[in-house]
Amino acid sequence: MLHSNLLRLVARGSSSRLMSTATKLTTVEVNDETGIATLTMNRPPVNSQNVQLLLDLQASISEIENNKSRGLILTSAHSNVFSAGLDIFEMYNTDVERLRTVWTELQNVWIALYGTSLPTAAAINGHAPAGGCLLATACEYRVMRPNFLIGLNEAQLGIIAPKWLMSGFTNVLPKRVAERALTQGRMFTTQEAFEAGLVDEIASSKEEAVEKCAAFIGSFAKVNPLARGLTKLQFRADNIKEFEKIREKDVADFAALASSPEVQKVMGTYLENLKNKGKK
Ligand SMILES: CC/C=C\C/C=C\C/C=C\CC/C=C/CC(=O)SCCNC(=O)CCNC(=O)[C@H](O)C(C)(C)COP(=O)(O)OP(=O)(O)OC[C@H]1O[C@@H](n2cnc3c(N)ncnc32)[C@H](O)[C@@H]1OP(=O)(O)O
Repeated sequence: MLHSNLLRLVARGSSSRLMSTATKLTTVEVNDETGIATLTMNRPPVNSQNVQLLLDLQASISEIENNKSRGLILTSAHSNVFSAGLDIFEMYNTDVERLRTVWTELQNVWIALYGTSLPTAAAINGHAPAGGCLLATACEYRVMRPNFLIGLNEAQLGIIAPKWLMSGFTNVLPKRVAERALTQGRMFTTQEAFEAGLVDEIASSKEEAVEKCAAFIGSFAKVNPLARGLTKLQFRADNIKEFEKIREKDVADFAALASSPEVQKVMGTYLENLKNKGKK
C-alpha cells in the first residue's frame, strides 16, 4: 500500500508532477519537460519560518537533490509575501532549548540551499525581509515581482546578524553597497534591489518569475553538471568552511542573545507593533 506521504504522484496538467513530500508546509512540483523542481513554501499567512517550515524545507531540498531534478526554484504560495523570516512568535517567551532548535534548523536550511551543487533560483513573489532575504540570497539567481521589499533589516531591530547569514547578500552586492545596506538595516524596493544587483530580473507575475528562473537554470543545459556544481562550490567554499568552524558557537551565541531580557523585550514590542498594524 502506498503511504500517503510517499511520493504520491498527482497529475497536474500534462507535464508536471506534484511530488508530495513527507511534509505539509512545502510542496515540490517537478516539470516533466524541463526536469526543474519548484519548491513552494506554504505556511499562511506570511511563511514565517518556524521549526516545522525549516524542517520541511530541508526535506524538500533533499528530495529534489535525490530525484535528480535539473534545478530548484524556490517560491511562495502566498500573493504578497515570499517569507517574513523567522517566526518571532516561536522565539518569544520560550526556553533556551527551543531557541537552540530554531537557530540550528535555520542554519541547516541555509547550508542545504547555499551548499547544494544544483542550480538554484528564487522567484520572489512578495516581501522578503530578514530570513526571507537569507533564503533568496542563498540561491544563485533572483527574480522579483514589483513593489515589494527585500533586505536584511536586523540592524534596524538592534540585532547583529552573524557573518554566515550575511554571506549570500555580500556575495551578490559590491562590498561598499552591502556594508551600507547592512549597517542601515536597509529594505530595498524591487526596483532598488534590481538597480543594486540584489535581484537579477523583475517579473510582473509569479508565473513570469518562475519562467525567468527556469530560463536561468536552462542556461546550464549544455554545461557538464559535475563541473558546474564543483565550480559553484569552489566559489562558496570559503563561506561554508568559515560557517562550519563557528556553527556550534553560533547556536550558543544566538540562544544567549535571543533569551536575554533586552532582546525578549524588543521581540515583545515588535510583535505588538505587528499585531496593531493589522488593526489599523
Ligand atoms: C524582531 C526579531 C527580534 C529578535 C531576534 C532575536 C535574536 C536575533 C539575533 C540574531 C539574529 C538575526 C536574524 C534574524 C532573522 C529573522 O528572520 S528575524 C524576523 C524578522 N522579520 C521581520 O522583521 C518581518 C516582519 N513582518 C513584516 O514586516 C510584515 O509582516 C510583512 C512585510 C512580511 C508582510 O506584511 P503584510 O502582508 O502587511 O502582513 P502583516 O504584517 O499584517 O502580517 C500578517 C500576519 O503575520 C504575522 N507576522 C508577520 N511577520 C511575522 C514573523 N516574522 N513572525 C511571526 N509572525 C509574523 C503578523 O503578526 C500578522 O499576524 P496577525 O494576522 O496579526 O495575527
